Amino acid sequence: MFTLMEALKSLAPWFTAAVVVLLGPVVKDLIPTAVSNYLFSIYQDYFFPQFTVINIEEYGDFTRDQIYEAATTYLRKKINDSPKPKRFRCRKTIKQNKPICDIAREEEVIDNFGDIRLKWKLREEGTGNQPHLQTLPAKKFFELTFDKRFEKDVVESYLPHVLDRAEEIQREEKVIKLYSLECNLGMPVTTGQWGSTILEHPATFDKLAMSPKLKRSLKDDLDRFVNRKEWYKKVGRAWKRGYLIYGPPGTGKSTLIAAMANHLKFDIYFFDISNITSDSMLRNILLSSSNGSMIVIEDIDCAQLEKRGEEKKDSYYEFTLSGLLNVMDGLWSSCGDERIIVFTTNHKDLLDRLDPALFRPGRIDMHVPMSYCTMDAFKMLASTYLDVNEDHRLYGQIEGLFANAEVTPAEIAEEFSRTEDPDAALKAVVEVLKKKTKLENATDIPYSEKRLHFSSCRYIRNEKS
Ligand SMILES: Nc1ncnc2c1ncn2[C@@H]1O[C@H](COP(=O)(O)OP(=O)(O)OP(=O)(O)O)[C@@H](O)[C@H]1O
Repeated sequence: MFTLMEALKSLAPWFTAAVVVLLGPVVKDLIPTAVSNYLFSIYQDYFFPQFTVINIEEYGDFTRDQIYEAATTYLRKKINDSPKPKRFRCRKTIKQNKPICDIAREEEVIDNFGDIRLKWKLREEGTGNQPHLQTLPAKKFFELTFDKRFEKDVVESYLPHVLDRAEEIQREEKVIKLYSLECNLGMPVTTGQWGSTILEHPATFDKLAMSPKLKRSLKDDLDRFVNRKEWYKKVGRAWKRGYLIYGPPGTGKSTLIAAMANHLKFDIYFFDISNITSDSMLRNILLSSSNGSMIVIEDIDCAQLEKRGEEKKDSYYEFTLSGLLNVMDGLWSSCGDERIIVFTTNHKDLLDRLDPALFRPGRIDMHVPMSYCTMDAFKMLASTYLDVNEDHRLYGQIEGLFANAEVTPAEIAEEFSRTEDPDAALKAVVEVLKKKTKLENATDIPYSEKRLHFSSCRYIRNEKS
């Protein structure tokens, strides 16, 4: 529909001609030239704006252009959130839960940024009728048109805004992936090629049963880390952070890793250190991990990592501690991407045999103990599994039993999964705790059988025995 302003604009050329013919000589005598030129330029800018067109091409120097990619994401969100253009294209893969709609070729999307009105159009330039070029793919680019007066604002403020917003959207929409050497079906682990699957682990910090204080400080630490890109650059440090998560089996180490990945929207690269046969294999697999990822090395206590200077030259395992440290310092320092490394162990006491250099700040920045169930953690699990949010009459008894028996959150979770009746579930926990208390107090059972500290160092131990 024609607005009043558009109607006036369409009459403007006729109006201008009339003014020039009728009033031109009078105006020339009455108004100084400089003033009349100024007024005329305002009039012209308003009714006959001059446009600037910026072309943003898909490829520059053989790599996909960052602004083009950001614009695709930014406009996708625009057309999903606002009235869509007449034509757009949608696609969906089996793993996506909703269709993704993109701007179609030759279609326009209007955006407003402060006082600036911008028009985006996706164009494609074919190879025309030049037969020698016809095998080349068509060149795609965005045409961004706006009032010439805003050139500086568009380049200095609007385009950076598009880049920032696209990064935010990508983070929000990111599908988290779990990479593993074992996932690479059909390929032997020793090729060092990652296979991946979508991580659909529902763990979140809210549902995690652990000390509330520790949980808060870990969450704050992660948030501070991801928001400090400029700080790391300023102080000349690699943008990486290391965590050591330790605790007995079933205390939630893997659940915590999934919660960290979900919180940061980081991919997880998981590998069993006993599959790494050489430093070069380690370097290659770490180099092929992406930015914004968490590298998880489980059961570090099982690693064949001799202390520096004590490496055996003839060892089958050419993978050494120095190799690991070199990769952690060298590789990550040079690529400038944000990375987190997480080591886990069930036996922190066994780490003494590893070089302390591995655990100094800068390599491992935070130690995270995961413990047997405490009363706070127990209440959290009762709230998650059974919706018990008030104090329960059995809580006093359970707290008393916790003083003499060690039970993991996994064992409690298992009891809570058996029934939805809170009274029955809590009674079952009381029974488990009583049994454990008897076991702990019994004198005729060897210590090793009292604790189910089964070793996770499967490969190494078996090999040695
Ligand atoms: N702290 C916890 N908070 C919530 N759930 C937990 C916690 N610890 C364990 N669980 C529950 O127990 C299950 C097993 O826990 P998880 O695999 O995370 O333990 P783990 O310490 O990594 O064990 P392992 O050392 O044997 O790998 C989880 O799927 C989860 O349901």
